Amino acid sequence: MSRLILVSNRVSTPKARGDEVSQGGLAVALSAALRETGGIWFGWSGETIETFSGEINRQSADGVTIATVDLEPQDVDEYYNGYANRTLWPLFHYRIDLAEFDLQFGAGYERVNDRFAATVAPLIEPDDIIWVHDYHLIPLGQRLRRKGLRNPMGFFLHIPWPPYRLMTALPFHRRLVESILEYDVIGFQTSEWLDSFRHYLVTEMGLKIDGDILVYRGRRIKLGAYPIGIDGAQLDRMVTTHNAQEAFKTVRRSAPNQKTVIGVDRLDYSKGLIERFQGYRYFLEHYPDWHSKVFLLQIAPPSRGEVHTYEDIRKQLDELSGRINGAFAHVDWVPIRYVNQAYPRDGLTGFYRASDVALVTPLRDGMNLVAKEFVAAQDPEDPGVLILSKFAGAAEAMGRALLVNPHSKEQISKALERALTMPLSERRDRWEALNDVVRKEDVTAWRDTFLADLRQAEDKLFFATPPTAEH
Ligand SMILES: O=P(O)(O)OC[C@H]1O[C@H](O[C@H]2O[C@H](CO)[C@@H](O)[C@H](O)[C@H]2O)[C@H](O)[C@@H](O)[C@@H]1O
Ligand SMILES: O=c1ccn([C@@H]2O[C@H](COP(=O)(O)OP(=O)(O)O)[C@@H](O)[C@H]2O)c(=O)[nH]1
Repeated sequence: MSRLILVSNRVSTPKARGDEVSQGGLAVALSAALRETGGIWFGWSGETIETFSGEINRQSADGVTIATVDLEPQDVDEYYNGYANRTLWPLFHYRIDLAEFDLQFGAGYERVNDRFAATVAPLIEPDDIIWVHDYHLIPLGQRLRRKGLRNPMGFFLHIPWPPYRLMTALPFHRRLVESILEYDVIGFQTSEWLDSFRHYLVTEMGLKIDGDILVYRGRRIKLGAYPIGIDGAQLDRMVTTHNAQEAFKTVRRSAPNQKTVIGVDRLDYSKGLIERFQGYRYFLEHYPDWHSKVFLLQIAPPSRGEVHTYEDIRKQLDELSGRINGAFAHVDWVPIRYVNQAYPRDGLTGFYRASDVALVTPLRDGMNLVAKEFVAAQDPEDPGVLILSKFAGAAEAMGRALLVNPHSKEQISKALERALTMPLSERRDRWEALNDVVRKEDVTAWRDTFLADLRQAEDKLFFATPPTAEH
């Protein structure tokens, strides 16, 4: 089978390989795919260098090479902090009010994509298949094609694709979309994001799509929804670890007569933390009987701290959590435990299992793996209840959660009351349905379905003129 070449902004380091705590399910699944065929995972080292050299840091084991490059500080500012996280991230999460349109960011984004292409191209052999990940690297396929690479190339977007009219607010949007059309398979998390993409192609570019195949400039491109999931077996192992059990006991011992509502999110405005706290405050105001009987454990590790909108949200949350605690706390009860610290994944599973309710209320989210991890970590005999935003990609298949509009404090508050008083039989019934989805639509299914489609491109099935018998 042909080798796999993975390209993403962040890569999983060999140090972490086999180390379940530091590797997410995504990294484990992708590393496993790489080990099956041999291959390379290429990306940014996370380090900077004064002048870009293209020198590759390589670590190889089990037929897999992890190859990274250092970027210049200006690259990181313009590509990662700039175009990726100040332009595309807010726009693709429907926050045009936060999106910054700066030509320098666009230039830096294209420069880094050129640098990635120039560095990785010499490592690629003609029989390899290439899988590029996420919004940082949309034009990479096009840059590789310009270097003469004819390999099958797939692209998967981990975040939402915005509605057509929002997309057209991006200066030079067509240039970006035309670059994505150099891939043979283009994948999204949900049918909603896929529909938005198709709408753009049809309305803005006048293209015709036949089922899930777009014919563009003589090439057939497969468009699909591939919902990402978790590694259920890995999670089952983690929940039995010492760390998980300690984390479980810590939560339960710290408040023996209180119910626990948990939130776990990168500190990101897309996660709806302000609205969540406001919903929780509304709940405390309207259901005073719950005072002293429940607390919200919000884990929110800081993220992308060099981007000012992230600093702003952090300040707002510090203030809001302080105000809510100031207004409602007693000597022996604090309604919100707000923790700006990242926890290892095994410990998190213990927190999930110790919790009665999860509040997963992003304003927009490509998928949201925390929702799936919470479900998988529950005790089947006494499962907790998932409250889930209808605007998370995860909601498309997790309709048995309590679905809420995260902008509505009334809905969050009502859902909290319903979850906290839900009879065991209903909790079990809902959990079983959700757990079935989480176990079935797992990370292996996601990876294998995408790669099967990419390998079909390899077999030339996606080309407009298929090879004839004589070929
Ligand atoms: O690399 P960072 O800038 O620190 O950000 C972390 C990752 O955030 C985003 O995650 C997305 O992918 C998840 C898995 O598919 C999905 O569940 C979630 O909804 C998305 O927000 C980002 O897309 C990744 O590239 C980042 O590494
Ligand atoms: O303190 C933390 C908080 C989160 N996570 C992990 O980070 C991932 C977050 O993924 P999700 O899809 O929910 O959102 P993203 O941050 O990728 O937008 C999940 O696997 C969490 O278990 C973690 O390991 N430690």
